[in-house]
Amino acid sequence: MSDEVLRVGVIGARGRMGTEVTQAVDAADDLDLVAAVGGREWLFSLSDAGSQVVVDFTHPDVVMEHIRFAVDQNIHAVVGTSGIDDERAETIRGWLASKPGLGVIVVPNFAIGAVLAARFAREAARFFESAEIIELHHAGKVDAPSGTAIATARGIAGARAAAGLAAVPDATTMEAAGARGAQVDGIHVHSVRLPGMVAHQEVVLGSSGETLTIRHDSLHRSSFMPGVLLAIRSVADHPGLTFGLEQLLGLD
Ligand SMILES: NC(=O)C1=CN([C@@H]2O[C@H](COP(=O)(O)OP(=O)(O)OC[C@H]3O[C@@H](n4cnc5c(N)ncnc54)[C@H](OP(=O)(O)O)[C@@H]3O)[C@@H](O)[C@H]2O)C=CC1
Ligand SMILES: O=C(O)C1=N[C@H](C(=O)O)C[C@H](O)C1
Repeated sequence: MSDEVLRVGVIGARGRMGTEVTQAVDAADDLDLVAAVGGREWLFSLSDAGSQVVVDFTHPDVVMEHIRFAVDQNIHAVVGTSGIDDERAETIRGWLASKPGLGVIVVPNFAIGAVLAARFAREAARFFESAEIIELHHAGKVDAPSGTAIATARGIAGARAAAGLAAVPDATTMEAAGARGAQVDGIHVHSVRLPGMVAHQEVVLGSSGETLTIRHDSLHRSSFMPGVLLAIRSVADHPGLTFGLEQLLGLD
C-alpha cells in the first residue's frame, strides 16, 4: 500500500471490540476512520466512504455476508469475528479467486501473547502424552468453544498426529453430560463463562510425573489492538486468504 493515509471502515463498531477498534484506528496517524457501521442497512456506507480496508467484529451468523460484501466491493478485509471454519475458508478463497490483489485476513486472536501461547502449545504437544484446553471468557460471549481454543486444539492435534502420538488417554466411562468438555480434533476443550473475565486460555499438557501449563490472559481489549492495526496495515500486501497472525509477525 502507498504512503498515503489508509481509509478504514469498521463493521460492528458499537460492540465491545468495535468500540476499541474505532478508537485505535482514529488514534493512528496513518489510518483514517471513514466509516463505523453497526447493522446491515449501513454496510453500503463502507464503500460510499471509500473504505480501502474493512474490519469486522460482529457475529458468526453474519460475518460471511460481510466478507462477501467487502470482496464484491474490492475492499480488503480484516476479520476478527469467530466461526470461520475450513468450509467457510474455502468459500472465501473461492470468492477471492477472481480478485487478484485483494486480501482477506482472518485472525482467531489478535493478542500477540495469545498467538505465541498457541505456538508454544503446538511446539510442546509432541513431548506430552496428553493435552487439554481451558478457555475462560466474559459472560456475553455467544460462541463456545472460543475460536482461539478451536485453533489451538487443531494445532495441538496436528502436532500430535505428525509425531505419531496415540489418542489422549482417558478412562472415563461414566460422565455427566459435558463434564469432559467438547472435543476438537480429539482434544478436550472446557469453556468457562464468567462476568469479570475478558479472554483467557490455559493449555495443560501432561505426561508421567509432570504437567506443563501455558496460560495467556487478555486483561483488557486493548491487548488486541496492536495485532488489529498490524493486519490493517498489512492486508493489501497479502493477497488471497491469510489465516492467523503468525505470517504477519514473521513467525512462519
Ligand atoms: N479475533 C480476536 O482477537 C477477537 C475476536 N472476537 C470476536 O469478535 C466478535 C465480536 O465480539 P464482541 O465485540 O465481543 O461482540 P459484541 O456483541 O460486543 O459486538 C458485536 C457487534 O456486531 C454487531 N452486529 C451484529 N450483527 C450485525 C450485522 N448483521 N451487521 C453489522 N453489525 C452487526 C452488533 O451490533 P448491535 O450493537 O447493533 O447489536 C454488535 O455491535 C465475536 O465473534 C468474538 O468472538 C472478540 C475479541 C477478540
Ligand atoms: O469473544 C471474545 O471475547 C473473544 N473471541 C475470540 C475467540 O473466540 O477466540 C478471541 C478472544 O478469545 C476473545
